[in-house]
Amino acid sequence: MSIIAVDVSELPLDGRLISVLKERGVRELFPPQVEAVKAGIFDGANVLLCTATASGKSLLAEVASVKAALEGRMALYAVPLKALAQEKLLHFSHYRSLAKVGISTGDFESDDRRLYEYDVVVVTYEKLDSLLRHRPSWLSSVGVVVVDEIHYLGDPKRGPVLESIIAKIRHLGLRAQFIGLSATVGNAAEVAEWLGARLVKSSWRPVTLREGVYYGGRIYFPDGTSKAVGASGDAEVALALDAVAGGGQALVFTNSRSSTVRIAKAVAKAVAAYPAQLINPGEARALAEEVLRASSSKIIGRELAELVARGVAFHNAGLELEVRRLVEEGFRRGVVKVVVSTTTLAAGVNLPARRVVVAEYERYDPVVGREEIPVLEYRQMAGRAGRPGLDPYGEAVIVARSRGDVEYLMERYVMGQVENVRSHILSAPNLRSHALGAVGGGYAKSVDDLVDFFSNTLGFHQAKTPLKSSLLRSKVAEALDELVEWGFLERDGNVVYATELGRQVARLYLDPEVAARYLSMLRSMRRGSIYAYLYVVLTAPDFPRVRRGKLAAEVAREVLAALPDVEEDEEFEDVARTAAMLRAWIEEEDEDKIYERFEVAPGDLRVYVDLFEWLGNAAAKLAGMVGLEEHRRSLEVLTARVVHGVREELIPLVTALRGVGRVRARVLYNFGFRTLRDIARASVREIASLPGFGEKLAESIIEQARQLVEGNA
Ligand SMILES: Nc1ncnc2c1ncn2[C@@H]1O[C@H](COP(=O)(O)OP(=O)(O)OP(=O)(O)O)[C@@H](O)[C@H]1O
Repeated sequence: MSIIAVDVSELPLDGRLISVLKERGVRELFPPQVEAVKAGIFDGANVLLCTATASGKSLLAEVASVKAALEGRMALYAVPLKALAQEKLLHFSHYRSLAKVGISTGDFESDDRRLYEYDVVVVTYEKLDSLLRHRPSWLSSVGVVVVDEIHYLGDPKRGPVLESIIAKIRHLGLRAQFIGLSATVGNAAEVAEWLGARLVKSSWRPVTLREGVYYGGRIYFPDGTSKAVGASGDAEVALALDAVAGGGQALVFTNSRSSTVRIAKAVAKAVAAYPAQLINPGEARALAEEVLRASSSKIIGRELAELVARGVAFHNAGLELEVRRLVEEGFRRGVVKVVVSTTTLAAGVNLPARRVVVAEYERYDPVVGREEIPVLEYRQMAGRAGRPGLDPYGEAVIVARSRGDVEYLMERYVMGQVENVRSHILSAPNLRSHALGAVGGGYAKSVDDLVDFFSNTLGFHQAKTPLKSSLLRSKVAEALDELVEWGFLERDGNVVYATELGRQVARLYLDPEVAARYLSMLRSMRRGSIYAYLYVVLTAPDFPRVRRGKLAAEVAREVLAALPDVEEDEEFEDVARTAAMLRAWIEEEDEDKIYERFEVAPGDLRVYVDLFEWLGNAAAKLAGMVGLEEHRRSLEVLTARVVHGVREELIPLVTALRGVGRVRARVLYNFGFRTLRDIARASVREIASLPGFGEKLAESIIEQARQLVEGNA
């Protein structure tokens, strides 16, 4: 056991690491951090940290990762979302002088040999699982694995990925320390027991949090007290204004994108009535201009920029990441006083505010209909209240719609217990998918191995029946039958092995059901057509669907003519409409027109493009593996077109040149600069005079083109 210290200088850490901590203003440990040190977080013990938001969990995990690096071992730091991975990478920049930190979030196909060059690698859960399937040689040097936001164990899709990661690490016998982090796990003790980790649980916060329910101009607190809110108007507007008038900032959560815009507008209007000194107009206008520049939709960009200029912003998944980042940064700098965000983004938004307003506790789910948000989500939002070092206290207020609601919300949310995390890995689709991953990655060679593998999951740990092993065995057998039928596995009694195709499906990180569907559709395809290929790839349930608007008859006709087995059900319409949207994108239709016509937003389009890059390429690979060469080539070209939003002839330009996107590539092409050679021969004046180009860009792309042409010569 190490020396237990509160002063960071006394920690059992390399002096250089202690210096970095001090530079960051960390001199003494917070109480939950002391507990974590006692639990052995710096001595290699497995630890599950379930402590409040901003209580310093991430800091400890970062330090443990860098400590491993200084001792010559690698650290893997897993987060649930790509956007969070970027944010985490920024956090690690504090330790730049001590550890080389990299990021790996996409491209499931690669085994990322180059990652060996890094000391710490920030990954998404899926990427980590995919890396474990590839088993790169550097795995043996991993000394620490951190899983941030570990309550995702209860998520139907991401949870099984996490369980599978743990099962693989156990199977490999990696001598790696495991650190799990979350502010919201109901059954933390159960999860810790399963992980074989010491539990550090605490509700201590660096800034006191007051939680209450708002109704009729007052905030009611659980201790029976209440206070009046100075401002009037709609609840969320009044609460936001009141916080701003008191010199604070507010974060308002609501349940739809359109409400984020509507509320932000109402708040901005109300803020205008307040003295101008609340907002710094110069800074706000500068940020507004940046927002406008970064936004690929001029319409949405203008709408947001107008609000930002008045110190208010909306924030939702419809905005592209770059724009969201600008809003977040503006809020952190205090230029933006109020951000109105969707509840589903709560996990992704790491914005502390003096006051958090939960304006809606119900949301609409296309499958389930109206539903109340779980306590876990409420806590994630409430936890954002109170900026350490800046606010005297934080306040989280949930809005009641009637007097009767006040008591209900007090009990359900303010006093409520966070839900237990429950595993989903033993459901048939998850079991199938992770069984193939285990066999394809060499983690199981027999039915017995698979039973062993799944015995290491939380799902098995939580199954209470005395017959659990035999039950698991029969579930595994069912999953195997299907995988064998699809041609991904072969089974000989107890022995199981992956076919070449099955191994590829596992390596591509494809759901076997999706892979089977891709193969069957491609095999039955009568003639290749753009709509048909788009349709095939888009049948993967990972893609959101475009649900609004009329489906053009020609799209439906073309898909049905090419794919004889497709039925014209509701799903068909949605998938075909999504195909029509992407077709408009690759035919180079104006982005704003696409957003308007299909009721999608820039953030959505980026999601489609990202997913298509993975799934379109995966479909192409599968086609190649079963000898469908023409389909393979067509899918490859189509995927490149979707990734860049261009017709085929522009692919060489957009892929080769930095600073040239779909619009500029089209200009170059139309003005006769059709190849890299054409550009390499052009003069700066010629290119600089084209619409959307300037001298600097012209110089840069001519130079790039020359280097590429010379390189190929
Ligand atoms: N002992 C400390 N002294 C001073 N500042 C600290 C200390 N520990 C952490 N901090 C700072 O407090 C802030 C919150 O810490 P951190 O992000 O580690 O918390 P967290 O519990 O991971 O929060 P979240 O749940 O939001 O991820 C950070 O700015 C961090 O640098």
